[in-house]
Amino acid sequence: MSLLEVNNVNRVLTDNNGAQVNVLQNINFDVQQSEFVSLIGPSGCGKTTLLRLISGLDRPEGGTVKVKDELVTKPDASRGYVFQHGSLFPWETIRDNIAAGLRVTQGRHFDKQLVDRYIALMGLQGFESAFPHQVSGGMAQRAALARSIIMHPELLLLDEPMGALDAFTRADIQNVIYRVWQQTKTTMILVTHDIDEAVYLSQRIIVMTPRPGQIKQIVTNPLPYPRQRTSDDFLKFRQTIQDLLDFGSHDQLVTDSKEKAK
Ligand SMILES: Nc1ncnc2c1ncn2[C@@H]1O[C@H](COP(=O)(O)OP(=O)(O)OP(=O)(O)O)[C@@H](O)[C@H]1O
Repeated sequence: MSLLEVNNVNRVLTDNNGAQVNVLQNINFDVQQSEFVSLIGPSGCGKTTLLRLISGLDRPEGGTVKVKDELVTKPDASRGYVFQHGSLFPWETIRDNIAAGLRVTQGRHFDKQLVDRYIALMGLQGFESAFPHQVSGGMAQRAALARSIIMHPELLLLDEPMGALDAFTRADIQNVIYRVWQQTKTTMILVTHDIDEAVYLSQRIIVMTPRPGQIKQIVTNPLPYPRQRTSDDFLKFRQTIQDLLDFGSHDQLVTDSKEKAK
């Protein structure tokens, strides 16, 4: 049995002019336990919309999302969600942010040693008492990851967690995510615009196209871990994904120009 099953999912939303928009159309895929899968595609193809359906924040107009054969109907602590901007509580220290979920589930006597272990795992020693605005964007994202991972979610949903970071910090957080995935074997689904990131981390890449948001192709990554970003095989596979995305945008450009010509 797959951990996650997305079957014939459609999402219809109303735009500012009151028109119905098919944001997602006929989405089908499975994710296995401990798998790392990326969703990649141009802006507006519905990646975040899909992640929100998997988390249970929203419900699809058609089709089903199931985790362990159970219909997803609302958010659940077994599914962690990390946002682009981490969304740490600004009034709490890094330590308190990381412990936030544990305080809810375990109460005042939560496992403080576990918090220490995650502070160490994320390389945040020395910054435990700092507030989010006093640490770098990369450190804040490490803390946000720790806050989710410490709850041992069976599925971790990562919504462009590196999107707002500079290239150097991005690579650093990618390595943190890779290490955490290797050590915990948590199933992860990553939304990204970044082909290198998807190729570096994922076992399978779901390439999406916009208007309506659809799956163009699901590609298995043949590269063994750990991956070398500059190896010939890496660059070759990267090009495969690039070609799929370029083809999509070419289609889109042709459609756009036809629409303009009308
Ligand atoms: N609440 C909403 N009401 C109406 N339309 C929406 C709503 N939320 C999203 N959309 C539209 O749905 C489409 C998909 O949005 P979504 O944010 O899922 O795309 P995305 O692939 O994650 O984009 P990006 O990479 O820019 O974050 C977009 O065209 C967006 O304008």
